Amino acid sequence: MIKKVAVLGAGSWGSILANLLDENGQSVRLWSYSPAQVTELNEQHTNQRYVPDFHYSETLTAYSDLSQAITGADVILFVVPTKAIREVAQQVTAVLAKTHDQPIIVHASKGLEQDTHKRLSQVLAEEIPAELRQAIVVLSGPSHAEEVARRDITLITAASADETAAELVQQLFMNDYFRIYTNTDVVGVELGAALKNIIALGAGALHGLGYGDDAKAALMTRGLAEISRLGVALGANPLTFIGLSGVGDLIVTATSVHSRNWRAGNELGAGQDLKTVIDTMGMVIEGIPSTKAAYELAQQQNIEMPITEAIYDVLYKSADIKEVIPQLMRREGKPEIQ
Ligand SMILES: NC(=O)C1=CN([C@@H]2O[C@H](COP(=O)(O)OP(=O)(O)OC[C@H]3O[C@@H](n4cnc5c(N)ncnc54)[C@H](OP(=O)(O)O)[C@@H]3O)[C@@H](O)[C@H]2O)C=CC1
Ligand SMILES: O=C(CO)COP(=O)(O)O
Repeated sequence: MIKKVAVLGAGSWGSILANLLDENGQSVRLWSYSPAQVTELNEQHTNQRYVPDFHYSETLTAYSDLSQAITGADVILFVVPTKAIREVAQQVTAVLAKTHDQPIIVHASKGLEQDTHKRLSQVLAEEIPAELRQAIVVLSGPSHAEEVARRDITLITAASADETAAELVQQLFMNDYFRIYTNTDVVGVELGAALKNIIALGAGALHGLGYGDDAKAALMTRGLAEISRLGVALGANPLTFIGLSGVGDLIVTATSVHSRNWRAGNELGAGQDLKTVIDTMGMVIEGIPSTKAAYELAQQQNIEMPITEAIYDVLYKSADIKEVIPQLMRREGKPEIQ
């Protein structure tokens, strides 16, 4: 089953997923809006800024023209940062309106849209009319480009209301080191993905501040409790949060040195200012905008999310990171399960 797949976004995750699909024998076109990056990928087969010292498959071809990249595609995989999803979807729709292709739309990004607080599949459904696409599938789970690049074992989830489409995406990606499970709970999978980044920022901050393993385990556990609380209020299946895209992704992002969110938190905890952390990371730190979206959603839904609120105060209200932790600890005692 060879499929034509267009991958949009040639940062670390998009380029490594494109490379994996190419190795799996799919016909892949990788799109980047940076012509210099396209030239580097096609001529050197490298992407030094995002995945240093990795040699990409020589059959993988990159494009800077979106129309060339997506025309005739069976599947279009979005892997641009959350803030760019709507804008890129609008560009895709303009092309599909001319070609009348009806691809399956997949995204592997992790976040919530600022202002609207929408999940990314909702944004894609709004921007790409139903007659120009088939199902929408979400790809999410504990996975760092750096580890997939070296063919380390990785397991993630393909979620869709359309089980046939999720199974097709599962087959496209599966190989000896990359295993995919399907799930029909799109809401839970997308919320697990977006919200775990906030807790990863907190886990990094604890590390930077010098706290130990007990504190990190506590943060992850109570973080999962508040992720689940908001998720269930928004219609997710609670069991999704103990799966790959829930606790699985929380564990990897809150403990891995590969995680941009963990690293950003660690630098903040060690005393670096937020602007410097963002400017020097050079890659997207999705947890920062997601903290604002989740905080506002929790307020709207009247859901208690004390950790998210504390991180919001540090990121958006200049609260002192050293003071928010004792404040969290001194909250009124309560039952563990409510
Ligand atoms: N990295 C990983 O291991 C994983 C990442 N993800 C998710 O995948 C998504 C992408 O992350 P990642 O690949 O790490 O991000 P990177 O920061 O590595 O790359 C993002 C890419 O998108 C490009 N981009 C930025 N804005 C636009 C735009 N408006 N239009 C088109 N392209 C744009 C960037 O270009 P430029 O830098 O030139 O602006 C860059 O090439 C995120 O939501 C992340 O949470 C999910 C799982 C694993
Ligand atoms: O989603 C990820 C791991 O599953 C990537 O996390 P970071 O964006 O923090 O690197």
